[in-house]
Amino acid sequence: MDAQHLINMDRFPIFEEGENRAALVKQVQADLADDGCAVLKGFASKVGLASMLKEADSVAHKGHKSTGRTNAYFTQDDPCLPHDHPRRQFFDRSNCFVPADNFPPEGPLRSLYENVVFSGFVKNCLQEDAFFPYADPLADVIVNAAEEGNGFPWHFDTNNFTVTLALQNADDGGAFEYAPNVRKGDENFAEVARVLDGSSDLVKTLHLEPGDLQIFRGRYSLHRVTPLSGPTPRYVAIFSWVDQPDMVATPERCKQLYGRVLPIHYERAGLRSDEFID
Ligand SMILES: O=C(O)CCC(=O)C(=O)O
Ligand SMILES: [Fe+2]
Repeated sequence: MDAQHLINMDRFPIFEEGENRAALVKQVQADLADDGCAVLKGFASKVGLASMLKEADSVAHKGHKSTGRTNAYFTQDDPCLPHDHPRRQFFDRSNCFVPADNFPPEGPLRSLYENVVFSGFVKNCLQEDAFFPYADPLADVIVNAAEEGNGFPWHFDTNNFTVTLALQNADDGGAFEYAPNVRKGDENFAEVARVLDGSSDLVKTLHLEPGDLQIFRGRYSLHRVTPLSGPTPRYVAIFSWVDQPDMVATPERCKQLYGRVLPIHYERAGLRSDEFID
């Protein structure tokens, strides 16, 4: 299916240059400027949502289920730091990601990700000059296929810009909570510690519906997905872009999330332009 048909073009005329597209981009830019997150409700068309959900469902069994204790930075414990330092706060993580090499170019999810109009729209919204597809063959387009008991504790993303498309909600849970731009200037450990211990006033909550698109600066905003309950799995497609063309995830994070590490992850380890942890 053409990427155009995956999108609700009446409400989101991203393929037509003109006033309507410009107004839409302006609105999303304003939301992103406000708190690093924008939600485009009902972005997927009805047929688009159905075909992307079908694709997610057909490969959900390829998801890598992983559990562990993870800090917000996906790094190992550092006993030299005080025990209440954010880097030493570990939370139970239990999730299931379908790695990107399960989404072929002809499938709807990768068709959308690789569509130049769609990525151009995301780039315009983010107002970033340095904006590249994520070069990670396991992580550029993935599906978070989480089940009962799964959640994703507080963390920062490796990639700068994340776009998620909600495909199916669990029966309960699965709210998206975030502390907007908490480490925009520096690591801001004091506020990060408050988010982790539940005393921060910054945290916002989103309840996304299937078909909603979320554009998010996940490298700067601490975020989590609350634990799920009920028999229905929660499917969210996650599209990633970065500010550097060759960037991939660290071998450590890759192993945790996808259960595999490729040679490219070792070759390119440590290649990043910012100084943030992980
Ligand atoms: O499932 C989601 O809504 C987002 C999950 C997330 O934060 C991530 O995969 O980094
Ligand atoms: Fe994330």
